[in-house]
Amino acid sequence: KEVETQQKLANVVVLATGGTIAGAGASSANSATYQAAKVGIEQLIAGIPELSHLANVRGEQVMQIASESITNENLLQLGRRVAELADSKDVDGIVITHGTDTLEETAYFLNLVEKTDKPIIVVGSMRPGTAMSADGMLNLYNAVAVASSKDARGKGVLVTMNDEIQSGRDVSKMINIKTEAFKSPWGPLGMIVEGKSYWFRLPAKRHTMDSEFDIKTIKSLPDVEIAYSYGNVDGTAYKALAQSGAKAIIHAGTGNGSVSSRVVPTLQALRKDGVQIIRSSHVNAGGFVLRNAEQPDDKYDWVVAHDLNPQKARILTMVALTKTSDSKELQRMFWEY
Ligand SMILES: NC(=O)C[C@H](N)C(=O)O
Repeated sequence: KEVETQQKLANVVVLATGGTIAGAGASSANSATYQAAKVGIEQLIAGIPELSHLANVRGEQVMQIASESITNENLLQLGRRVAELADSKDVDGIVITHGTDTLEETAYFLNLVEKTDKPIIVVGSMRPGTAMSADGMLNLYNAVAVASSKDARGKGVLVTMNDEIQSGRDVSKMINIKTEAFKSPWGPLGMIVEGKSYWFRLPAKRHTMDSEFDIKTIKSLPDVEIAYSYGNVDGTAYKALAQSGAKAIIHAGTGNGSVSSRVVPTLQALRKDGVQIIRSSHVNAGGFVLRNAEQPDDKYDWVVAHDLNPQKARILTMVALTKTSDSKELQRMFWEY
């Protein structure tokens, strides 16, 4: 009988990368003071015996780091392992445990480069497992539930935090400390209650199977950097980033991705030198930057990030530059992905 149930259940692999979901603090009162990336994946899985009712789950420790320290090399390593597993007939779904600080970047990266319709779920937690009311256990349970469900196929990379199913493209860490940290300006796709998924909307942008990018053909990622804007800003940071080899600079602009009059000449000069300039916005709840609004992008040959925040704009620009160095092509990709 047990063998029969195992055969019917989906096979889910949990790839562990570290983060607070693998964190540990000195006491149960430590919800904010703790060390991330301490607990191994075997221990995390063993801590949730109910997972065995959802799927045949096995874990793999890909790395053990706090996500603020993730490098482009780490991204590629993870992306390649996900692709190998997605190609395997014995794997129905993939879960990635991840720190929350750069979770939105990794989720968007995988959404762009993984050629599969199998569910890929990225999950983290805001409190370490040692804390009172730790959120990691339920978030991981929900991730496995979604990864093992047929309904989740073909919906792009998903994120399960705080009972919600979010699109990996849209979602962002909007607040720290609180467990309702992950929000999308366009709303969640669904909810998970007691291991069952309830869907309400679908992603509209190109992803995974419909993407023109493929992790298998990406050898390395180019240097793309972000410069932050504020009152009294000048061009120093932009120039320094270009000098250190940035192929593109994401302007994390104020408001509509506006550019200070002190910075405009610097960005014009950098573009003439071949550096791509991407205008995005750092407003908190999600920006919306349109071409030739605030600045004459056509005239300066700049690109706008539209609704992508600066860190997501960096991910798309890196991936896009592996295919093209044409600013018009870059702009097309920003509308489509
Ligand atoms: N909540 C977390 O996971 C934060 C942690 N610094 C990380 O991103 O790894």
